[in-house]
Formats: sequence, C-alpha cells, structure tokens
Amino acid sequence: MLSIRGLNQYYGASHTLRDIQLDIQSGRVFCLMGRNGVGKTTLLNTVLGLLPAQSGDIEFKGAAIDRLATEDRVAQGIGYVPQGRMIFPDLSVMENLRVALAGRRGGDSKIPQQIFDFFPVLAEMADRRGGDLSGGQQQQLAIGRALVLEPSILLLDEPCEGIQPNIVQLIAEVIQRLRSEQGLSVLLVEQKLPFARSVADDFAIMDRGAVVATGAMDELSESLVGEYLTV
Ligand SMILES: Nc1ncnc2c1ncn2[C@@H]1O[C@H](COP(=O)(O)OP(=O)(O)OP(=O)(O)O)[C@@H](O)[C@H]1O
Repeated sequence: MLSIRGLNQYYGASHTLRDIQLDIQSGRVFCLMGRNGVGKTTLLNTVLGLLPAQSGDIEFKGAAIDRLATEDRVAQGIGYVPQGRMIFPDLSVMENLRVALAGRRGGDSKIPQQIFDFFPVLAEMADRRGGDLSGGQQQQLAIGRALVLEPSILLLDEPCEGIQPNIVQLIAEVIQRLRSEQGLSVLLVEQKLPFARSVADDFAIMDRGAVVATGAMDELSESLVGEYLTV
C-alpha cells in the first residue's frame, strides 16, 4: 500500500529523517512510535509532500508519488489528520467538511453519510462554528474531514492528544471499523501505549530520525518500550 525506501530529510543542516524504510500493508493499522522530537510528524509531512525529501522513494499503491504535489497525493487516496487538528475555526462544521470536497476529482460531490454515522455529533452541530467545538469534537471533525475524500490510507498524527477518554474510545472504534469494514490502511502516530496496542497491527519505533525497530504490535517487548518509549 505505502512503501518508503531510503528516505532522508533535512531542516537546514539538521538531518531529521535518516534512511527511513517502512512498508504499510493494505488493510492494516501501522503505529509509528517514539519520544517527542524523533521525527514522526516530519515523516508524515514528507509522505504528503508538505516537506521536501532530500532523497528516497515513496510508492503508494504501486506507483511513485515523490514528484506529485500534495493535493495530487491526497487525490490519490492519502487522507491526513494533522497534529493539532487544524480545523477552520470561523467555518461551520458543515463548511469544514465541504472544504474537503473541493479536493475530490470527479465522482460524488456529497459528504458521505457514513461520517455522520461514525460521529453523530457532527450532524448535531452542523451549523456551529468549528472554533466553538470542544477539543474532542474538533478531533472528530478533523477525522471526518479527512474521510470526505474516501481515502485508502489515513495518516493520523496523535489523534488522542488532549482528548477525553470516551472520545478516545470512539476514535479507536472508528479506526477498527474502517479497517474491518472497508479495508482502510492507517498510519498512526501515537505515544500512548494502551491506545496503540488496542488499535494497531504493526509498529515501528523511531529514535533520532531513524527507524530502530519494527514488528507485530503484539510482539512489542518491554525492553523496547523501556529503551525507546518510556519518558
Ligand atoms: N520547521 C522546522 N524547522 C526546523 N526544525 C524542525 C522543524 N520542525 C521540526 N523540527 C525538528 O525536527 C525534529 C523532529 O520533529 P518532529 O516534529 O517531526 O518530531 P515528532 O517525533 O513528531 O515529535 P512530537 O511528538 O513532539 O510531535 C525535532 O528535533 C524538531 O525540533
């Protein structure tokens, strides 16, 4: 589904991504873990083309996407829920969702009903300003907005940060349903181990810009947790 080979990225002289190799399989939830500042968000932004790679190959559904503009990568089926949610505070909930429709190439121009089935609060608050929503409601809106384009992979950057437990549980259920009912792949950046363990099939751990361990989530060892994840 998504294959990353030899990816290097720099902020000026700072070597932020070091020879990253990753494979995210179709229909699986892949969790990217690691302490603050190791490069997780930079990796997502480089996959999307929001940041330039210095070298490396990124393939999505078997085709190179390295040279595509971000909007073309999104149109190919890469959905993104950025850290901090980035909803438009002055637009209504419905307008926030409609903004995403503009990225759709041909096809239906309606917001899929399924988004309101996953997140009923978005229908209840359709006319409210995005900025007036709680953090948990904004996160549901950010995920819903990414789903408007019916992506085949969803990149989620710390979706549970600052969110109350019942919404965290709802997000976990939505991730599991998207995978089991639609075969959606998910690349999740997550620092909270219980949440990662509850939703992910596979993991990779990053440290100082490099991937230092990968494997099946149920094989994540306590020694790796202690070495790379515990603060
Ligand atoms: N715009 C930027 N310019 C220069 N350096 C940056 C920039 N953005 C991030 N960095 C640096 O790049 C490194 C990786 O940051 P990144 O945000 O990708 O890490 P992260 O693993 O996602 O951490 P967090 O969990 O805190 O978001 C850090 O050292 C950070 O300070």
